[in-house]
Amino acid sequence: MTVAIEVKGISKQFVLRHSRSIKEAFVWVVSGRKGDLSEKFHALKDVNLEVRQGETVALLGFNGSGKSTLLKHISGVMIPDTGTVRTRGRVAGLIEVGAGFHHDLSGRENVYLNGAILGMTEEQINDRFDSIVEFAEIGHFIDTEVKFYSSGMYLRLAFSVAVHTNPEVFLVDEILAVGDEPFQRKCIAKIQELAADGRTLVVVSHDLDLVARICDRGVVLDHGNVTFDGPIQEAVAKLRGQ
Ligand SMILES: Nc1ncnc2c1ncn2[C@@H]1O[C@H](COP(=O)(O)OP(=O)(O)OP(=O)(O)O)[C@@H](O)[C@H]1O
Repeated sequence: MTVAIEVKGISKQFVLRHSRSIKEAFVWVVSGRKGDLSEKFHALKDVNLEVRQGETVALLGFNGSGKSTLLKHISGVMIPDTGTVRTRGRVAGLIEVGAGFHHDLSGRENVYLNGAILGMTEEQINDRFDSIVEFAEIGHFIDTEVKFYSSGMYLRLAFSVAVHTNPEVFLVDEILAVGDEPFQRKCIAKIQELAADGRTLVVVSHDLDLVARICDRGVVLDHGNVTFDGPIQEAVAKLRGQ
């Protein structure tokens, strides 16, 4: 089967932000700037992941284990220090609510802006506009500037635009949590519809019952390492310490 996502040996380091005293900085400078004043840590360490077209994968792990960082690498918003990430087909998703939205523009204008960022032509957006607004249930707020939207309204519009791009690879971070229950149900149904249609899905969530319903495969991360990759029930059991 065709490979949709190929992550090969990626590592990512971030700087641990410690404030340093002027004295420490001075000593560091006069001692010839030896060593690194800023401490670094690995958010991802030599991560390998191959996802075939049509697979539904959950990235699981405790807080800070590297799930969102890995998802951002798959979406292309982050570049690894080493290693490569390759994806096949249109990638869309919801990684941060409101990313790609401009606060001073109306919902309508943002549909066009965000749609264009996600690779839709103006004609495609024109054709799908009514359906986007209908799915989002934004109603007459569509002409309001999005800075006046609640976080749930942001999510509705962002989710609706993303699913209407007809993505081959759909990425969803925890954010579904900000929607109200009826909208969450609608999003989950839509995600399941995409999966049934053979789209590739990668979901980050702490809601283990939810991911067990949506996904077939679970990848568990711990301190930036993949510690388990297999059937979702086994991944969930591992996380629950069973
Ligand atoms: N831009 C950044 N700069 C510095 N550190 C970062 C950055 N992004 C993430 N980190 C750090 O990398 C580690 C992994 O973060 P990440 O958001 O991927 O974890 P996560 O598994 O998604 O956690 P959570 O379940 O809490 O959402 C954390 O320690 C986090 O503080």
